[in-house]
Amino acid sequence: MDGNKTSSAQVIAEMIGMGFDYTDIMEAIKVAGPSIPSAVEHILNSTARTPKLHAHNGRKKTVLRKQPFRSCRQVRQSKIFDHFHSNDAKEESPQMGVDPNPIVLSEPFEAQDLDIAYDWEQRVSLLMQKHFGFSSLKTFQKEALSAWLAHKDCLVLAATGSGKSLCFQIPALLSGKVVVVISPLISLMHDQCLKLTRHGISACFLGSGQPDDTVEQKAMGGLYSIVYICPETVLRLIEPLQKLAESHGIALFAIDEVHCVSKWGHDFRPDYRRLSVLRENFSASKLKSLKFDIPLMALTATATKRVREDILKSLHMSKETNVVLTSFFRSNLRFMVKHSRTSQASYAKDFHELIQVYGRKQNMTGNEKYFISDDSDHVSNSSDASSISDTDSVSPDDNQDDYAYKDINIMHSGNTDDFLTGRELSVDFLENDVDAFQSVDNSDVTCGEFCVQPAHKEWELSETIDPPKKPEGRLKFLKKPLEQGPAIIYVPTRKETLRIAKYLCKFGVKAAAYNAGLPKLHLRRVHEEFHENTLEVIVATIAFGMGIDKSNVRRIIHYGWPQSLETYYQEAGRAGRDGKLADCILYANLANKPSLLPSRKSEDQMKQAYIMLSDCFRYGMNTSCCRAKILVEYFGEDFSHQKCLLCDVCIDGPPQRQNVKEEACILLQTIGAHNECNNYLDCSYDDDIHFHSKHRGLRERPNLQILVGKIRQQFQKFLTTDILWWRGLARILEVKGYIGEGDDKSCAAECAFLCDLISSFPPYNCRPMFRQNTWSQQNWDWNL
Ligand SMILES: Nc1ncnc2c1ncn2[C@@H]1O[C@H](COP(=O)(O)OP(=O)(O)OP(=O)(O)O)[C@@H](O)[C@H]1O
Ligand SMILES: [Mg+2]
Repeated sequence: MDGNKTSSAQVIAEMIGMGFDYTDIMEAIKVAGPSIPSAVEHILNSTARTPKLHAHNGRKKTVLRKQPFRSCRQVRQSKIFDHFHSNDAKEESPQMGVDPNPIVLSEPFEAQDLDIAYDWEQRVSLLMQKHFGFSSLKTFQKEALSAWLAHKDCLVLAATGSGKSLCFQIPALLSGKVVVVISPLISLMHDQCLKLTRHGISACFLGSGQPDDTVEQKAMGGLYSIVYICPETVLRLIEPLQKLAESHGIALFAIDEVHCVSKWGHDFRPDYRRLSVLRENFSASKLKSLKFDIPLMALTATATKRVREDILKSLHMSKETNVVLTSFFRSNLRFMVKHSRTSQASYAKDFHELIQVYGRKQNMTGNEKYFISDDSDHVSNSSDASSISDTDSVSPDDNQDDYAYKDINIMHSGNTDDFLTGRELSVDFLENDVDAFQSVDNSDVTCGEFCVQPAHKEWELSETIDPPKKPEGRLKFLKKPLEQGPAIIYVPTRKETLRIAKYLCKFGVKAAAYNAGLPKLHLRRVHEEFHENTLEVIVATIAFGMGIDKSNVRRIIHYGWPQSLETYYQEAGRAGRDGKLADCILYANLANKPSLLPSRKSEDQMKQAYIMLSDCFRYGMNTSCCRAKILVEYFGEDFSHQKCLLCDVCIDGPPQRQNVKEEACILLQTIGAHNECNNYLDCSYDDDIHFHSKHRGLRERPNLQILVGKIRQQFQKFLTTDILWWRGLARILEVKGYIGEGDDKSCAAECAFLCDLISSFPPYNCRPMFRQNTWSQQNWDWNL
C-alpha cells in the first residue's frame, strides 16, 4: 500500500477516535496535510473562528464527540440506521482489557438520511484501519454486514481463515450496542477476546471457564462491546440478556462454528440445537421495545448442504435469511495422502522430514523444558533414529515451580508421584482415551491471561499474501520452499499425542502434547507458547483446533484417519492463514478401512458417522482426482478450477489405466456365488467396517478378505495380488453402483441385475475413485 495513503488513513482513524467529524478531518488534511497536530490545530482554529453547522446533504448533522456511558439508554431499534448510533465508552475490563479510544462515529442517523448507505463502508474502513490495521472489507464480509444493516438473519459459509469473525465484530463497533457471540470452546473464546483486547475492543467471555464472577454482571450491564458465551450459558442467561437488549441494546447474536447445531455435522453439540431460544426470546413480538427481531448471524467453514438446511431450521432463522456463500477453496494448501501403518514402528520413516526441519539435537543444552523423555524406547528402526544415543536426549526440566512441565516429566519418567488424583499419570493411564466435543467443561482450557511475549526470532511474521490463481503463477508458487513456522500433528487418541510428542522431543524438536485429559495449566501453557512461536510442533487430538487463528502454521499432519472430511478440512484450515504455501498431509493406513472412535451417538448419528468415515476413506484412496476439488465439492461447491495444481494427485498425475474387466467380473461373480449359496439376494459385501457390532451377526455378507482369498485359490494368476488392489477395484464397482458395501446405505442391487451387468461390463480403469457425498451419480467422475 502507498505510504502516504496509509498515514492519511491512520490520521483519520486517530482523529475519529478523538471525536472529530469525518468531513472536518478530510478538510483539515487537505489544508494542513496528513499530520495529526496540524489537522487538529486547523479544525480547532477554524471552529474558534467560525462556529459552523456540519451540513450534510442539506441536513443538520451533530458534531462528533465522545459520549458518557449511559447505562439505561432507551433501546432504539426502529430504523435500519439506528445501527449507527454512537458507541458508548466501555468501562475498563479487568479481565479482557478495554477499548482505550472508543470511536464515536456520529449521532444516530435520521431514517430519511439516505446517505447512510453511501458511506457505511467508508466508516467500516476507518474502524478497521484503526483497530485491525487493514481497511478493505472482503466481498462476503460486505454481504454479511449488509444483511445485518437490513435487520436480516444471515448464514455465512466461508473458508477457514477467510475472516468470518470480522462480520460480527464490526457491528459492535458501528452500532455501540453489544454483540453476543455464541462459541463452542472456551479456548476459542479466550483466543478471540485476547485478540480483540489487543486491538482496543472491549470483550469478555462467559461460561464455566470464566474465573471472575463479576464479569457476567458487567457484561449484562453492557460494559463490553463483544460478549462471548458458550451455548449452555446462553440458555441460563436469557432473562439478563433480554434486559440488556431493552436497556443497552443487542446489535446481533452471532453463532460461530454453527455446524455444531447439526447432528449431520462433525461436531454436534446438543446445546447448540437449543439456540432456537434466541429467535423466540429476542423477537419484536416478545420484547415490545424492539421493532425488529435481533438478527442472527450464523457462521461456519464446514457445512454440507444438508447441514446448512438443518442449521436454518434448527435455529428458526427467518425465511429471508441471506445465505452468504464463498468458495471453500484454500488455494495455498498443498494436500497430500501418504500410506502409513501409523504405528510406533512408522514414526522414524514418517517423521524423518519433520525432524530434519525442526530437530536440533546438536544444539540441545539439557536445560530445555519440552516434553522430553529420559527413557530410550522405539528409536531403533531407522538410520536416523539409530544414530541417536541416550545422551542425545535432554533431561527433564527440574524446575519444580513449573507445574505443567513437571506433570509431563512425571508422565514420561514413570515417577509414581501423582500430582492430581493419587493415581500414576502415565501414558497407560490415558490409553485409548479419545477426545470428543462433549461439553465445554470437560474438553476445554480454563482461562487465564496470556502475556504478550516477543515472537520466535526466526519466525517473525510478515504480511499476509494472496496466493496466485493462474497456472504459471501457481507452478512457481509450488516450487518455493515452505517458509518457517510451526506444525500441528492431529492424532486420534490422547495416548498418541504423548507418544509422538515424546518421540519428537528426543530429536530436539520443541514439541508438546495437547489433549483434553491433560492438566489445564499445561494446555494453557501450550496454547500460549504456540501463539508466541516458542513451540514448533503440537501433537493434538481434536481438542485443539476449531477457530484457532495463527497465521504462520506451515504444516498440518493428520496421523491416522480423521472421522470426517469436515473435521479434516476444519483442522487442515489451521494451515497457511497468511496465504503462503502450507502442507496438509494425511498419513493413513490405506490397507485398512478406518474405524469409528467410541462416542455416545444415537443409531441415526452412527449411520451418518459411518458415511462420513467412508467418505474420508475414499478421499484417502483417491488417486485420480485433485484433492482440493474433492474437498470443496464435498461441501457442495462447484470447483471451477478443476485442479489445484498443488496436491499430490495434481503433481504426480493419476496412475496408468488398466483394463480390469476380467478382474471385475471375477469379483462380481464371486460375490454373487457367495450370496447365492447363502440365499442372499443382493450383491453387497463387507469390508471389515461396522458402525454397530450387533449388525455383524445379522449379516452373511462375504467379507472382502474372504472373497479375495477365494479368488486367489481359484485363479493362480491372482495368487500374489494385494488386498489393497482388490479394495480399489471394489471401490470402483461400488461407485458405479454394481455392488454395495455391507452397511445400511442401501446401495445393494439384486442378483438378476448383477448377471446382466456382468455380461455388459465395460473395460473400466483401475483407479480407486472417490464418491461424492451427494450420492448423485451425475456428480461422479467416471474417469473412463
Ligand atoms: N478484510 C480483511 N482484510 C485482511 N485481513 C483480514 C480481513 N478480515 C479478516 N482478516 C484476517 O483474517 C484472519 C482470519 O480471520 P478469522 O479468524 O476471522 O477467520 P475465520 O474465517 O473465522 O476462520 P475459521 O473458520 O478457521 O474460524 C485474521 O487474522 C484476520 O485479521
Ligand atoms: Mg472463526
